[in-house]
Amino acid sequence: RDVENMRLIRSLVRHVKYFLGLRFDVSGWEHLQTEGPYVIISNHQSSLDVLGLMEILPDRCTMIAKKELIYAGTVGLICWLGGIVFINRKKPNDARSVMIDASKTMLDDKIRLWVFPEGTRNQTGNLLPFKKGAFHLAVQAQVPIIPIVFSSYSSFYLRKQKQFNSGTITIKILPKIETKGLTSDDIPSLIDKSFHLMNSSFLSISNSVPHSNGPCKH
Ligand SMILES: CCCCCCCC/C=C\CCCCCCCC(=O)SCCNC(=O)CCNC(=O)[C@H](O)C(C)(C)COP(=O)(O)OP(=O)(O)OC[C@H]1O[C@@H](n2cnc3c(N)ncnc32)[C@H](O)[C@@H]1OP(=O)(O)O
Ligand SMILES: CCCCCCCC/C=C\CCCCCCCC(=O)OC[C@@H](O)COP(=O)(O)O
Repeated sequence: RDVENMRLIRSLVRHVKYFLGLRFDVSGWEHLQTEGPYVIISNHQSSLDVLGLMEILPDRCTMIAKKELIYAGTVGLICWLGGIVFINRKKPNDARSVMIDASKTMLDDKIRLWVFPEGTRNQTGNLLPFKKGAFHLAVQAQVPIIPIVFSSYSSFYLRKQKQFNSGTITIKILPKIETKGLTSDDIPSLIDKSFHLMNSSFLSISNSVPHSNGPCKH
């Protein structure tokens, strides 16, 4: 169990896109060129996000995930080996203390953490209101937040209708948001700022997805 295992996991998972006929169009690489720990936040539409995540995953970066994933067979084992931090969403107090510990581990072990602040998968066409843990994490560790947005999958993947076509996913890495000097009082405005940046970016990249061979919702 070590964050370094993510290098191998990343290089293996990166091949899956070829089987699914998916392409990634990434912009903003330069925003990931930040030294030291940071918190990445991104929108969460489906387990397909794992492919986009592995496409751009920086070194020494692992994720916060729901603890149910540990029991998901091989996937659970891989997650455990990759040093994923598991939280129990049914016990928010426990989840919070795990994340408070993580803010220390991040600094001690120079680890970056990827959090899905919506807290659940969402394909409503807008981002869900953000949970607060990712922002507490960044403020407690005094590290920057890097927002990342994946364009809507709805043009090629409709879960309910069981439709899946090849398509291109646009990934936009946004400029980092500094948290140095911020305290817990600043969290509401930090969330507000991050949410609006990401939601507007999500809407703009989702409308301009260039290729899709499948049915179009919009
Ligand atoms: C061939 C195939 C091979 C396959 C191989 C596969 C390999 C795969 C490998 C790798 C893939 C990995 C992929 C992983 C993906 C996983 C994704 C997921 O699992 S998404 C679900 C879990 N994620 C979250 O839930 C987000 C984190 N959640 C939070 O941060 C929440 O905030 C949480 C749980 C900590 C608390 O949630 P609350 O529901 O209670 O709501 P709140 O409003 O956010 O917080 C309540 C109060 O607690 C305070 N609070 C929250 N966090 C705090 C903290 N850290 N410190 C102090 N106060 C805190 C807040 O300020 C708030 O209080 P006031 O309203 O402000 O008074
Ligand atoms: C036609 C099939 C399209 C799907 C293809 C999926 C291919 C993905 C390839 C490898 C990824 C497998 C790793 C799965 C990790 C899943 C993480 C995940 O998404 O957990 C759900 C959790 O975050 C939120 O849970 P809820 O939405 O609250 O419950």
